[in-house]
Amino acid sequence: MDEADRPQPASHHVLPSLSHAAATTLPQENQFNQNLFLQQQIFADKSNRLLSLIQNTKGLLEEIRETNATKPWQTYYPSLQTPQAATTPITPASTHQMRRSNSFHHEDDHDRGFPLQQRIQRSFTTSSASSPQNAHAPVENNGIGRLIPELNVLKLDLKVGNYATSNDALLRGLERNTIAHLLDGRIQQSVKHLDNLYQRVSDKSSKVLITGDLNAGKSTLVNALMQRTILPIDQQPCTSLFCEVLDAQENEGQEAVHAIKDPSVYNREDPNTFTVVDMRHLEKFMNDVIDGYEDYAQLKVYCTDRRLVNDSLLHNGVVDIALIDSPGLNRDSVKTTALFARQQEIDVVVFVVSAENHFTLSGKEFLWNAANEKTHIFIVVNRFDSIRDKERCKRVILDQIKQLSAKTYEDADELVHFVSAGSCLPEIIQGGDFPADFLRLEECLRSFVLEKRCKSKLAPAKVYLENILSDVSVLSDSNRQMAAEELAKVRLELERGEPEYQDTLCRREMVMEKIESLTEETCKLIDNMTRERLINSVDDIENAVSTLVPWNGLLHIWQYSNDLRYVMADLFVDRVKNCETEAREKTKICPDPSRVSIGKLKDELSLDFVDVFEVQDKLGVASVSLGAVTMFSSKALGYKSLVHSLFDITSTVGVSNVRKWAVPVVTAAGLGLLIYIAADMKHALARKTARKLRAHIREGSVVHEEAMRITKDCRRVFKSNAWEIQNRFQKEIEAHERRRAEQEKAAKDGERAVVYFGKVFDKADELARWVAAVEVEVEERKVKA
Ligand SMILES: Nc1nc2c(ncn2[C@@H]2O[C@H](COP(=O)(O)OP(=O)(O)OP(=O)(O)O)[C@@H](O)[C@H]2O)c(=O)[nH]1
Repeated sequence: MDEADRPQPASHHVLPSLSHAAATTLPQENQFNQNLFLQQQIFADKSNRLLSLIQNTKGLLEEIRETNATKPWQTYYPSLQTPQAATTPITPASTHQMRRSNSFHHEDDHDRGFPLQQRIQRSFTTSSASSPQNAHAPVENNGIGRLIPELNVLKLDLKVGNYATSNDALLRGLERNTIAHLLDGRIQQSVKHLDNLYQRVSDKSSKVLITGDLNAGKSTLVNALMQRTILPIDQQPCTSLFCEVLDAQENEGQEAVHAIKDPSVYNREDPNTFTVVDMRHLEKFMNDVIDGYEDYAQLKVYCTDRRLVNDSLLHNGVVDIALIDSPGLNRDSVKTTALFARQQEIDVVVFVVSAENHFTLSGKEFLWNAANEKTHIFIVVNRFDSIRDKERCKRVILDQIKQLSAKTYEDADELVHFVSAGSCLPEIIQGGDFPADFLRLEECLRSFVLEKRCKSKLAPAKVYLENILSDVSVLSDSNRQMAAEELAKVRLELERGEPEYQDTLCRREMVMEKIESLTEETCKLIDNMTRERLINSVDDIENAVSTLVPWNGLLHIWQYSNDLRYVMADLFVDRVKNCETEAREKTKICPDPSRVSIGKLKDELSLDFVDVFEVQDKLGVASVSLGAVTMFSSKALGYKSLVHSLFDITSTVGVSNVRKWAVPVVTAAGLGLLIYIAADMKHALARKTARKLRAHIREGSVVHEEAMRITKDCRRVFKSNAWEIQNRFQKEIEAHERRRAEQEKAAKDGERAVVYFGKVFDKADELARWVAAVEVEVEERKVKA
């Protein structure tokens, strides 16, 4: 990063003005003050850099939240547990150990110089192997074959006192968007916390929180440090609200106690925001609060410390310090929660533990919570006078500290003190010498708060920034990898889907063409078959009728003729049906009813008398039959035929001869004709009817219509089948196209996500480098023994 690109502090972050305490001592131009002034300058520079980094980190988190809410890619929360780890019940100790072992601020100092990317890489490859502590869970498999460091600040902790079910198992039971929502909540909290850190780093005073279990001796310690009895001390729980002890200089030199109901609106110059309490009646006031007669949240106790700046903690000449005595941790859950919340504005934690009771569960929980930003805790093991086996007590307590705060344990010489504050109260000392262990405690605390002010004031902000930026890197890196994997998967699916899609299109074209040609072929076949069969059916029909229609003699000729017509028509309709059956077998059609009906066809085949007696075609003298024929019936002999016969006979024989031989000839001819008629009538009628049928079939439209009807039905069936097949193809193609559109969208989202998370990762990495460059460790100064 160029110098110009380096995160710049907001314009109002000018060099913080010197503290009230420093300002009042500067005029004495001695070496001590010059050093202090120099320290202030360095501190101001580091503060400004951290303030700028806090703002930039906050901006990054807000951008992630915004993206999470608007972009299609919801931030994925990496799963942390291997199946094996998931089955192991998680205890608070192991959770804590896991978290601490994964935090970058617990890495070797050697690691601090590396950018996040390398540090993550290092944690993937080395940490689990190098440290037995880390072997448990420095990184975990997220179930997709990738190792991911555990989150610190953004970790979603769903456990509510039930350690049998692991947090990860609980997380796995949630929907992805529910997790994204929870994560958004964590990021939001983190943004708020950054605001608090910002306030804290901007604030030129330092706040020292004195906390610990009930009756551990917190108030006693404050009084001993102040060498004044300011706060009430009792075996009964007596501190029920936060008591902030400040230098009276901050209240224009006036000693006073301000009882505050709403600390957020407190203004020392506005009496409406507090109630003044007489310092002598503080104990009674505190009891009233405990008994519920008064409802206050905080006390500000301004008091004068007449000791020299070199000895006094409050009146130290470097920084304005507030000692905050707090209610006992195990007093009640509401107060405990409030205490945790206040940690955000606390620079130094002095944890008072009773040598008799060691660390209780609430004390341990407090320290686990504090570990997110406070690596070093000042621990006062009080009431040491009541312990007989002092060495064993030290060993046990130091062992506990080792588990709870590794960094504190490392500096135990300076940070852990075994004292009896109760024997250092002014009324006990009465002007005598203070015990050496308490003097050393005072010296170390002064050193911790003042000389290591950079560390105590800025380190929490730096540690928090490191943790949150590490979390952002882990999140963005795992999301980038997830997005890249999903993108590759989608691209592969798209690539694989394309030939399948093209194949479906080709298959559709081929099948539809095939159906088309099959339809045409089959229809043509059926059409030809129908026409041919119907046209050729007449011969069969003519042959068939001779056996089907009985001849009952001439007297029943009309009945015979009718039967002939009926049977022929019936046979023809049968032939049509045969054609239908064949077509059905070929196409599974169910044709419309045939328009050829027996009745109608029968009428078409009706014969008149001339049709019946086709003798003139056979004989040239057929007209001789006229007389005989007339015998049969007047119905059989029409007027036209009669005249026709007479004319034929007269013209052939001549009028004179007719009289001579007419009778015998006519008789003989008549007889002959009758015999002939009798013999051939049956066949003549059949032939004639068949001829009519043939003429009807050939000249009429019946065959054409039937063939058309049957093929039309065939075509309809084919079309309906073809439509169904096409429909199936269409559905398949549409499903393909829908899938492809979704995949294309997923690919675009994936591409955007890869770029976006890459940018977030780079930005977090860059910010982390700048955070690492803010050196908050001050040179170690050997405290005099
Ligand atoms: N033996 C012994 N008793 C002590 C010592 N310090 C404090 N005590 C006693 O412990 C009791 C509690 O002391 P406090 O200072 O009120 O303890 P605290 O932690 O402020 O208590 P709360 O504010 O109620 O949580 C008092 O009776 C003190 O006299 C010590 O060093 N040795």
